[in-house]
Amino acid sequence: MTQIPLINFEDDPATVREAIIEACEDYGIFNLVNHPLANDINRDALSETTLFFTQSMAEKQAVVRTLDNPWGYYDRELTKQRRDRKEIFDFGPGFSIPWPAGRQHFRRTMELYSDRCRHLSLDLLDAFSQALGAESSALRNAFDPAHSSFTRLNYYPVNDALADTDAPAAGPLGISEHTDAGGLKVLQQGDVAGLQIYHDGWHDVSPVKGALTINIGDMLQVWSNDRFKAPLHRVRASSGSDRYSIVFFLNPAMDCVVTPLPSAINSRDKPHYRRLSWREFRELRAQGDYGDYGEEVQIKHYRTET
Ligand SMILES: O=C(O)CCC(=O)C(=O)O
Ligand SMILES: [Fe+2]
Repeated sequence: MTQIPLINFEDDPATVREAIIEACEDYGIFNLVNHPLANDINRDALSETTLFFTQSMAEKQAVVRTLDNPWGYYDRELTKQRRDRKEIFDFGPGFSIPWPAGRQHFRRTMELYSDRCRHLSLDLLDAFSQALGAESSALRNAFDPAHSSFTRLNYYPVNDALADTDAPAAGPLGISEHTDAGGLKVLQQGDVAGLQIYHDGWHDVSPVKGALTINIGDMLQVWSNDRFKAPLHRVRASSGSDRYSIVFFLNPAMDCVVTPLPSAINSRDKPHYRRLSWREFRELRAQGDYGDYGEEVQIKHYRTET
C-alpha cells in the first residue's frame, strides 16, 4: 500500500503550496487535514447519504435522472462501457434538482455541504495557481462566479440489486478506472476502503479519519502543462460492507476555454495541449456515461504532437 501525501491546511500558505506541488507532481492526489469543513457537517452529510440510499427502490426511482435533466438518482452509470456497481445521486446548477419529497434535512445538509466544498476548492485552486507561478486568481476566474461544479453521492452496495434484471451486466468494479474530467475533486470516503489509484500498480487509498481526499482532474493537468498529473483511479466492488462516499467536482464554467497557463510552460517546452472547450469535452465524456458509444473521448485526444 502506498501512502498518499498528507497536507495540513492549517500550515502557512507557502508550506501548503510546496506540499501541493510535491503531491501533485508525483501523485495528483493527497489527503487534507485540518480543513474548514467542520466535522459535524461531514458526519451529517454522510449519514444523510446513507439514509437516502436505504430508501426503497420506488422512492429512489421517484427522483431518477432523465435524458433532459442530469440531476437525481441513477443506478446504471457506465464507465469505459461497463456498468459500475453503484448507485448515485447528483445535484448542481443549471437544471431543477429532484430533491426527495419530505426530506428537508437531506436537502439542507447537502446544500450546505456542497457550498462549503465549493469554497474550500476555490481556496485550493488559488494555491494551485500560485504553485504554477501565476497570480492567485488566475484559475479562479474559470470557476467563479459561473461554474459547472456538482456534487455526487455514491453508494457501492455489497449486493447488486440489478443482478437479475435486464440492466447491462455489472463490471467487476464499483467504478472502472478513469481520471476526473474537471478541475479538482473533494472526496469524503466514510470509513470503508475501496478507492484505488494507479501508481506503478493499483494501490488502496484508505480513508484517514477526519481527512478529505483531494485529487486533480484533467483540466488542472492541462493548465499545468503536465506538471501535475490527474491520477487514474477506480473503486473496488464492495464486499463485506456497503460503502458510501460524497464527491464534490469543481468544474469550470461551461464557456471556459482551457489551455496551458503561460507561466506553467517551461522556456524550453511548448504547450502540450491544443485549445479545449470545456463544454465540448464535458459533453463528449458524458456521452460515455450514458451509453456505449465506442471509445470515450479522453484528454489524450487533445494533446499536441511533441
Ligand atoms: O467513491 C470514491 O471514492 C471515488 C468516486 C469517484 O472516483 C468518482 O465518482 O469519480
Ligand atoms: Fe473519479
